[in-house]
Amino acid sequence: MEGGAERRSPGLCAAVLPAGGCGERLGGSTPKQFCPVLGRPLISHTLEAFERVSWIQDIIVVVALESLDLMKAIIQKYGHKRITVVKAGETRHRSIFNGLKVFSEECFAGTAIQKPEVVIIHDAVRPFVDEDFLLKMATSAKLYGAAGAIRPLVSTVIASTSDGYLDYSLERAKHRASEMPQAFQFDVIYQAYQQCTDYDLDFGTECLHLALQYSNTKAKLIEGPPDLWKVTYKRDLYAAESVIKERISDDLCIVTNTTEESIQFGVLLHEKLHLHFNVKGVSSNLFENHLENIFHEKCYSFICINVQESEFEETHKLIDLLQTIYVCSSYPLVIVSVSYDECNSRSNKLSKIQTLAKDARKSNILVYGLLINSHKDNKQCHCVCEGLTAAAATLSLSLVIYA
Ligand SMILES: Nc1ccn([C@@H]2O[C@H](COP(=O)(O)OP(=O)(O)OP(=O)(O)O)[C@@H](O)[C@H]2O)c(=O)n1
Ligand SMILES: O=P(O)(O)OC[C@@H](O)[C@@H](O)[C@@H](O)CO
Repeated sequence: MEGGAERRSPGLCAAVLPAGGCGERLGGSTPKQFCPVLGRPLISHTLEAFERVSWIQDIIVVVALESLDLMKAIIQKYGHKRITVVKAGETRHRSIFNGLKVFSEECFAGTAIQKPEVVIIHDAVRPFVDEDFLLKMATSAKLYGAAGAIRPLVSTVIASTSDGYLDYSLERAKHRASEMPQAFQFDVIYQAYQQCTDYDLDFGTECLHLALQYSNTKAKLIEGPPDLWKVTYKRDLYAAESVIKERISDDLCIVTNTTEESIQFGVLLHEKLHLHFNVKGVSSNLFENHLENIFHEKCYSFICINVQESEFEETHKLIDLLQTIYVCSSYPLVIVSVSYDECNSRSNKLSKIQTLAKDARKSNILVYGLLINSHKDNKQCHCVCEGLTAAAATLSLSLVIYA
């Protein structure tokens, strides 16, 4: 767990992700939470976002009976952890209630699932949620009893008369769109669900309203980032793919090995490239565990600078490491393998990199070779940058340096 998050953890926290809908507005036979986004089910992206938050002990996913096996298969294929699957109800509120019941006295006694102090409720079809905002919501819920994410309205809200004419319109500046995640002290929201009416359960859409109405708890409203939107229509799936592509193509993690020359080269390159990429960090060895943390931050494009005398050993190591960490990456990982261009061994190097690339392709890792002239002055860095910028431009991908 990152030190910062551990210090700021809001105490025992769990998440309930309603995923029991049929996605009628999106159309098609597959419920939208199981539709692929960049080759991976939408719900898997959301689960991955929650799994990156180490202070959330349990993630309860609520799915329809007919999707239970599919959900379990997704959990297994993508190696999701801390997940409990629960059967959905006929409506979203009933599904959420089913998810909360897992923690109730009669349920959790004797199971590994502990009743949380704070529970986060988040639609499984909202894949873009980050740890900082979740922490803000959970901390506010712990303090105020309930917290809700809001976003400015894009369109004005109006009410119509029964015969279809304008009745009144709401002043847009005074109103907000209620989004997810929402967070609650567990007892506040559980009691609300226990006491609400069937009408609430069958026709309601707002958990914050239940907390106010039945637990007399006014939620703290917190404006969230723009990406909290819910996948509802087909276009939202395309938008989700674009957001993910944009996010992974900016990230760059610079890694060098322990030689002074390569660390210095990596730092130099960091200075050159950080204007073009969101550089994640410079590590000094592929095998120190902080690399896992950096990769855990999901970096997907890499440059591997091999020291002069090696036979692309560094690229081999990087590929091996990526294959273990990214068990089922549905978007390609890219490595630009940089090595020194010595005339007497150029053809040998090119054939070696081609073989490497061919093997790596089977694990959805794309490997490209970049030869730079070998004289050891700071032009080296300039050459690499020029080559990388050219490579990145064509590959529109970011890179990590491993020298
Ligand atoms: N009986 C239901 C209905 C909805 N949901 C979940 O609640 C979230 C938000 O609901 P919504 O966007 O309305 O999903 P659907 O009901 O699937 O969409 P539609 O209304 O278009 O059918 C989704 O993750 C959905 O799977 C649920 O868990 N149980
Ligand atoms: O109404 P739907 O079931 O489509 O989606 C649920 C949304 O209403 C809900 O997620 C937010 O408005 C916050 O309550």
